[in-house]
Amino acid sequence: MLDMHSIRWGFKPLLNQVKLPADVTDFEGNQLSKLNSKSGRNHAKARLIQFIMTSRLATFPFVGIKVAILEEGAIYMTTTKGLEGVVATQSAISSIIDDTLTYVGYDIDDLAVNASFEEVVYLLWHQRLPKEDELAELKKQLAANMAVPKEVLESFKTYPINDVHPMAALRTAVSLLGLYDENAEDMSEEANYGKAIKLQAKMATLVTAFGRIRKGLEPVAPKEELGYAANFMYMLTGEEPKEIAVEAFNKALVLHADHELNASTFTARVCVATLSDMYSGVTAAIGALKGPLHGGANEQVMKMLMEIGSEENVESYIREKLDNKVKIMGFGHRVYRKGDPRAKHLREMSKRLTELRGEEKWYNMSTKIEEIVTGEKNLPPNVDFYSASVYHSLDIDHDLFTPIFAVSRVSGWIAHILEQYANNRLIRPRAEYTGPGMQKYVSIENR
Ligand SMILES: CC(=O)SCCNC(=O)CCNC(=O)[C@H](O)C(C)(C)COP(=O)(O)OP(=O)(O)OC[C@H]1O[C@@H](n2cnc3c(N)ncnc32)[C@H](O)[C@@H]1OP(=O)(O)O
Ligand SMILES: O=C([O-])CC(=O)C(=O)O
Repeated sequence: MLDMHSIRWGFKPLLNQVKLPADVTDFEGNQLSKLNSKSGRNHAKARLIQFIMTSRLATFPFVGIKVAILEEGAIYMTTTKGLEGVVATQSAISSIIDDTLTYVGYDIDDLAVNASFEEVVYLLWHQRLPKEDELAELKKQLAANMAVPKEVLESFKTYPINDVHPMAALRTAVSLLGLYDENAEDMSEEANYGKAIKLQAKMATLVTAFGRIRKGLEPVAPKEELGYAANFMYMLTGEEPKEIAVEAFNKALVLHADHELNASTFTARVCVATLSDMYSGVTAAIGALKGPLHGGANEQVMKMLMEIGSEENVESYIREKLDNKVKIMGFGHRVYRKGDPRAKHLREMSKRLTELRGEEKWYNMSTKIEEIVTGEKNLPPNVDFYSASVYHSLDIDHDLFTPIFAVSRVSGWIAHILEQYANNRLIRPRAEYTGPGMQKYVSIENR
């Protein structure tokens, strides 16, 4: 039993070996390693060990942990604002170590250049690359499941379609999709894999159909012989895309597919850890991705580029924002310090596509912004920065940029949802109470 008594006495020799790191502090910033009494220090260590063991965190990094000593001997863990630095789960899907991103151990630089999006989907869901027949089967299943129930498409026409953001429409449509899946509540492995295929396939149709219906155009049915990236562009425009467009779009899908425990993936895991269904998990994740501090930033980057308008205006626009402490969208990251490894691939794609269209100004403005923000604030661009000029160059409506992020990231959400189901425990942290002390109820006439 993992009670404090057994940890303190049973692990006594261990306690002598454990060092309380300097950054384990109480709320006043006092280092617990400097607690006067040995018994106090041992108690702090025991609480740390108990916390680690009951959290099943094998490798909890003893950094940035704050603890509150709320009553004599009782130490409560808390963390930095926004859970920065907290390791909240274990996962074998993707990792960010020393600013290197890998999917199942494959460097993103390798995958961005070599992999198709479908291969990446398979990799994330099965933790290995597919063989030829397995890839062919996945492609077949995706193409066969792209059609969405007509009730869902018809429902778009009932939205205030010109006023709603496509991310809000997608959030509702995915939820609605669940109502038309007879296996939505079936939690068997087989049914969950079926839902994974359906969600991955139908998200592309939902986004492209919404993009067309709001312009008064009919949705375009997918072509079985096209891959996922090409089919998306075909369903959006009604024309088979050029090779360079497919290459760019496939690369963008690969780069956005998964990213460890980002906000939307965490949201999906929290949701399904209650043993809720996959449609609920993905709907919740879409809500989290929508915000401009996360996936919504790519649309905001394009808005900024349009506002700036030309290269000459970059310097004054950006400096004015920085002087007023306004965040520049597409820069900064919670985890990367030296830079987001995905950005260089999108930068290169942005250069090629803008040149091809004779619209180099978007790329030139972007590099100038990067120079200033990196120079002034030491903040490198993230995945959202150059994806904006890439999607713009592919003639995609700006408010579809974030839904496209979702079309790719649903592959990662699903991988994490399946991983959560496979080794589930309810995710339920604690809050440090900061409200008033005990109060007595006062009847309404006496308040
Ligand atoms: C796919 C993705 O989700 S990638 C991220 C997409 N989001 C964006 O691009 C939005 C812009 N960037 C940001 O808001 C942040 O950098 C985040 C949300 C990505 C990371 O946030 P956090 O780790 O919480 O950093 P936080 O917001 O606390 O910023 C730390 C400091 O850097 C500054 N900073 C961070 N990002 C930026 C930025 N883009 N522009 C200007 N200053 C910034 C903050 O103002 C803050 O400064 P201060 O300490 O002087 O107050
Ligand atoms: O990891 C994050 O916090 C955000 C991000 O870059 C992503 O989700 O791709």
